[in-house]
Amino acid sequence: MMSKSKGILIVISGPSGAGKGTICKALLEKRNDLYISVSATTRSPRKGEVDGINYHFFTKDQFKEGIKNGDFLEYAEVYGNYYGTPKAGVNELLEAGKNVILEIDIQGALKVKECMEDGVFIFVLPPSMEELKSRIIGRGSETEESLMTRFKSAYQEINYVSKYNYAVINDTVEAAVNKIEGILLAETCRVDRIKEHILDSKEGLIHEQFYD
Ligand SMILES: Nc1nc2c(ncn2[C@@H]2O[C@H](COP(=O)(O)OP(=O)(O)O)[C@@H](O)[C@H]2O)c(=O)[nH]1
Ligand SMILES: Nc1ncnc2c1ncn2[C@@H]1O[C@H](COP(=O)(O)OP(=O)(O)O)[C@@H](O)[C@H]1O
Repeated sequence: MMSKSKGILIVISGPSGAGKGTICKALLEKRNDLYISVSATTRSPRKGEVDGINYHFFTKDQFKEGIKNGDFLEYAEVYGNYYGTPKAGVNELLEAGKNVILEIDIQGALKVKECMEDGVFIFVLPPSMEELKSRIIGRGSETEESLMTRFKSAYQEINYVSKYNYAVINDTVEAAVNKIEGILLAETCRVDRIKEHILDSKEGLIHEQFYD
């Protein structure tokens, strides 16, 4: 009997404005075998954002209650607001063989790396710092002050790329999505991921090759 492989945990992070959100959205539109974990946050919704789709929008008290109850796989304070990955759902999806994406900041990714070693950690980089700045300005979501904070942090954050398994430069969205799909394809072929699966199904594989 073939055993089912566990799903792959894909952690996508990088500095603000690198294009994580845009890339994840395009990836999810292209593929129906990927699931994104919806984070909780205490920041206010931006124009067009929907509660439960983009984020679960929590008050500070609700978030603190969640921390106290151990509801988060990880959480971090980013630019004065809390962000966290709800535990519920992520493990169940992985156990059911589904691939789960976490789009989270660098502090959160490093925490997840401590407890989920077989995750795939992808760092999204802008093509240049100039381009990063103009993309954040172009998004129009930031005040001058928060733009500068995000931009300065980006210089520090880029040093953490060495803690990740893969770096994806977001030149065009399409190329970045293709690179991530390439990473996923390679990860699904990694022997340490599928060893048990191959061994358990050896009879089946031989049967398929020689008798079918
Ligand atoms: N640690 C952690 N970071 C998160 C989570 N959800 C979102 N973030 C990160 O929080 C940061 C701010 O997100 P957001 O307010 O949407 O702004 P933007 O990414 O700059 O557009 C980004 O780096 C997100 O990746 C989460 O559940 N946990
Ligand atoms: N490859 C790209 N080329 C041009 N603009 C991009 C690209 N990727 C993202 N953007 C734009 O850059 C801005 C920041 O992208 P976003 O996905 O919000 O970044 P993040 O989620 O990393 O903060 C958005 O306005 C988005 O439309």
